[in-house]
Amino acid sequence: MTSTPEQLTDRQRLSRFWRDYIWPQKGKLFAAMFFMALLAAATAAYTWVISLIIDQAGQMDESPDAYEAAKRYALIILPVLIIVPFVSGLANYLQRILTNAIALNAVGKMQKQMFASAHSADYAAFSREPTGNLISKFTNDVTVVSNATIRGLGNVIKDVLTVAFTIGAMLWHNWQLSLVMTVFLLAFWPIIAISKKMRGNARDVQEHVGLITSELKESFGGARMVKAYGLEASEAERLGRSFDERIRLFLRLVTQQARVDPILEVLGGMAIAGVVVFGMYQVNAELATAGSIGAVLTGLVILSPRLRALGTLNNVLQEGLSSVSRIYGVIDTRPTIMEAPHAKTLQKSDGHVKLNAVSFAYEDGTQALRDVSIEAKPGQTVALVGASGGGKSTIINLIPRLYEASKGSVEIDGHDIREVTLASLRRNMALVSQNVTLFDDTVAANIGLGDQEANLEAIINAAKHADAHDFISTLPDGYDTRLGEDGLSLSGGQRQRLSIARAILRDAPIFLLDEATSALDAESEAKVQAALERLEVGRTTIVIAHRLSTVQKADLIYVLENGRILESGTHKTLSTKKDGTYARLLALQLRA
Ligand SMILES: Nc1ncnc2c1ncn2[C@@H]1O[C@H](COP(=O)(O)OP(=O)(O)OP(=O)(O)O)[C@@H](O)[C@H]1O
Repeated sequence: MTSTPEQLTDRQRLSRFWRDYIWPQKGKLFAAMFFMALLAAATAAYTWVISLIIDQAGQMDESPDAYEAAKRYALIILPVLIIVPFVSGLANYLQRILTNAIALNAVGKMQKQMFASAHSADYAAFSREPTGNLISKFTNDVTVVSNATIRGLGNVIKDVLTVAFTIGAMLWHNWQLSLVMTVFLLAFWPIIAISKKMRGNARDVQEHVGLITSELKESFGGARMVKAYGLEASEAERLGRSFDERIRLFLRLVTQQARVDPILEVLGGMAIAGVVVFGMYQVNAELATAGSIGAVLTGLVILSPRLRALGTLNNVLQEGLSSVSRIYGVIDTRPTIMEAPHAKTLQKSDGHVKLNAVSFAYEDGTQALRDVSIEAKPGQTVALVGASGGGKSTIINLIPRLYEASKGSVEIDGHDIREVTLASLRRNMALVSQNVTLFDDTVAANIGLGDQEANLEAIINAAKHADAHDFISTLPDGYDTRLGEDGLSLSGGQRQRLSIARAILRDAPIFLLDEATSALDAESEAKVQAALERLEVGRTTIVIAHRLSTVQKADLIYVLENGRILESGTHKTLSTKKDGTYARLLALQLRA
């Protein structure tokens, strides 16, 4: 239903990420690079600070006047000790803000593109992927990408420069001694080997986070069922298993990460020991000053964390790239239900709906409709009835082109719906479903979704027609009352009436109704029914009717089973038909 993007290699993904999200911020990037270079130079300058401190201290012994010597020492050392940390601190502060801004802007842009793509994707995409998984891409994956960007920019520019400047400084101070420290570089190899192993494990951790998000969403979303069926303990056990799995995956990753430090420490210790022994020899043989030994040791201390970070950089980038790839998966998803290149605008429809020999199969191959032909003339009420799984909801989804018929056609006023724009097609319809969707916004805003240009007066008018005005008036802030997530504080009937008000406000000529099966009390049901009848006046209505009592007034009834139309007619003709399915269903419901 929706085309998925082709697989990119790591290098292609990285260059695309760079081109789309980092390079457009080149101003910030160059500024960050400048401050990183300054920071690297200031850090390498510490080798001079240490060498100066040691060598000056050595010379002090030769001066007879201790006070004069201390003053001279202070005059030389203090300005250096103030300037170097100041430059380093300021450069660090600015580069950090800039790299964070670059990373945040990059993922902000990704989130916006992902959201736009996710919503323009085919409706089928939402039933294919658990919502929690999708949400996790907006929260967890973008955080991973943001951290990897900050780390990547910092390591690749700042740390590489710092390493280069520091090695240069060390060679300048004492090149023979600096060569001894090459032992230290050997530490790279085992770290790289470990990094490779960590990569796969990091991916497992990421994927598991998506799974947990899905499970949590499902569990909290179904809180009512969980409580009603006393499933708290089994839910706790189910989620508990996921949390335990997370611990196992994380521990496996951390165990590998933890190997890096001891290896570095041992190799670092060896390098320092080598420097000290060789340095002592140089000083004794008067081949070098004590200050230059201090400078090389300082260089080692500076290099150690940077080299380590560079050694594990690959991991972080891999982790980031695997998240980038999941994000691209959403961004690059192209809907297959698209407008024809010269799609016309469907003007206000007369409400003539026709399905011509429509067949439809879901992605998993379930054949939901076979050769279904249905007609609703302007202003008629057409009811779809039949056993569960017969294909009623599928028909309702085909009319606004949420799904595309695989055979046959759907027509509105004689226009094939594939030939008109999606926006104009859907503008001609209002959908009231048994699952009322309410957003965490005011009552007025929730009704206003029916027509985003409507003013408050029109909204109140719609609410009055839907018999919702009275209960809205008793809410603490009336139409300005916030409903909270999914409007859970309202009763089933009240929620239904808000969704009817929304449909009334839409004032669309075609009304698609998936009648509520959830039991409302008699009074509530009567109100909802009356509101629906008012809504149906002057519109073509296609209703999925679960209770046959509500379809008696329909102009035409279609009885569906296993994706086929078994019979059609009015209540009167069908109920008297001998051995008819409708007559049988009617008898069953009357008996219940
Ligand atoms: N997203 C989907 N993916 C795969 N199969 C689906 C999907 N939605 C529905 N089906 C299948 O398609 C067939 C028709 O389903 P549909 O929901 O249209 O029936 P229905 O008559 O509306 O049923 P009900 O009265 O229970 O709502 C069923 O076999 C159902 O299992």
